[in-house]
Amino acid sequence: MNNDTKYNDLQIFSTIYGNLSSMGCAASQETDPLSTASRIIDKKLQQERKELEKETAVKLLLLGTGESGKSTLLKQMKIIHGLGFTNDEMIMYRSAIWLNLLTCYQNLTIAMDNLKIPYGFVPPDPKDLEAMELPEEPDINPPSSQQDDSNGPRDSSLDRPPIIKHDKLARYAALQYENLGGKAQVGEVPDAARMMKTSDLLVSSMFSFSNGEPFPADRVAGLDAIWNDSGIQYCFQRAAEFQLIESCAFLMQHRHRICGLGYKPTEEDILSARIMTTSVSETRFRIKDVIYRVFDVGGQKSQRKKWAPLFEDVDAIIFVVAISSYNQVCFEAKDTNRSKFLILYV
Ligand SMILES: Nc1nc2c(ncn2[C@@H]2O[C@H](COP(=O)(O)OP(=O)(O)OP(=O)(O)O)[C@@H](O)[C@H]2O)c(=O)[nH]1
Ligand SMILES: [Mg+2]
Repeated sequence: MNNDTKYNDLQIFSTIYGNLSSMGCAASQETDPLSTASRIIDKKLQQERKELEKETAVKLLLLGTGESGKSTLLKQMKIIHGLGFTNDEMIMYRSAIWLNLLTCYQNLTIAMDNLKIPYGFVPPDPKDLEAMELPEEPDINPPSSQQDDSNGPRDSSLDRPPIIKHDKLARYAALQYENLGGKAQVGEVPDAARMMKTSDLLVSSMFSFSNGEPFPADRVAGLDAIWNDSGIQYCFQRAAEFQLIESCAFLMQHRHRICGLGYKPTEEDILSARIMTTSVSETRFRIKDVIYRVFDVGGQKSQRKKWAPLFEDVDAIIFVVAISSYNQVCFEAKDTNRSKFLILYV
């Protein structure tokens, strides 16, 4: 038996097709092909069931909040236990990586305005900053607007976003931004930023990449201009204040390779790719005599109702937590701390 014992529709179809051909079954013959196919499927399922009964099968659930790393853990299991990635998966991850990269730039440039950081912003010397007199900033926390759909005990302090007050450096940056008329500086970087903000370009880029065209040179130059900007770098340091994927820095560092002609994702690239899970998947591994049935689920609030049926006959649960989420807010509820789920329920 293969390591991955799960039969997909294509495998079942080709098995049936192969068996029908070898048995000489054709539409013109007396045997009804549909009932033959049904018998073959039943036999196959019976065989599978028998094999599973003979061996120890462990049902393992991967649970945790959105972007905590469940699917990344599953990818690591696939790499470690030699299942690897199919060609279709490689193509899917390549597109995801391109999209992740462009989305990082887009989110960073949008955050520049939201956090009031001018392009080219250089943090002053800490001593100089200490000596400055800056106006106090009102509490920037929005009121808790979203009702939690969970039934757990409420702790109102956890409803607050993690940032209570901007530090002096953030207020200094905002002052600089206001001094520029509430707009980013003129020049090459904002132009590049404007270009990257246009979602039409983002989408059109995706199509041309899928067709095998190289990443346009002006787009790569735009990416360089943005990532090398000191204001963007300061914005990146404040990534907990907006939504930015965890692997942003890795993707940025490797942007020229990723945007290069004939790009093929490495295992490390695939581990860095972020695709939100919206359906339950089962992957089977054999480690020595034990078969592991690993179930990966979506961790966003909207996905959690799909968890309940999976608890039947479960042997083990791995609850995945991202250490970096301690000061981040949920993707789906911008005023809820990402660790809140963990604090209340684990
Ligand atoms: N820097 C860093 N990034 C990590 C690590 N583990 C995971 N990531 C990244 O964190 C993100 C985790 O995303 P997923 O694995 O898709 O998270 P998930 O829990 O499956 O999320 P949902 O499918 O939305 O429930 C990916 O972008 C990973 O590349 C790590 O150890 N270090
Ligand atoms: Mg996932």
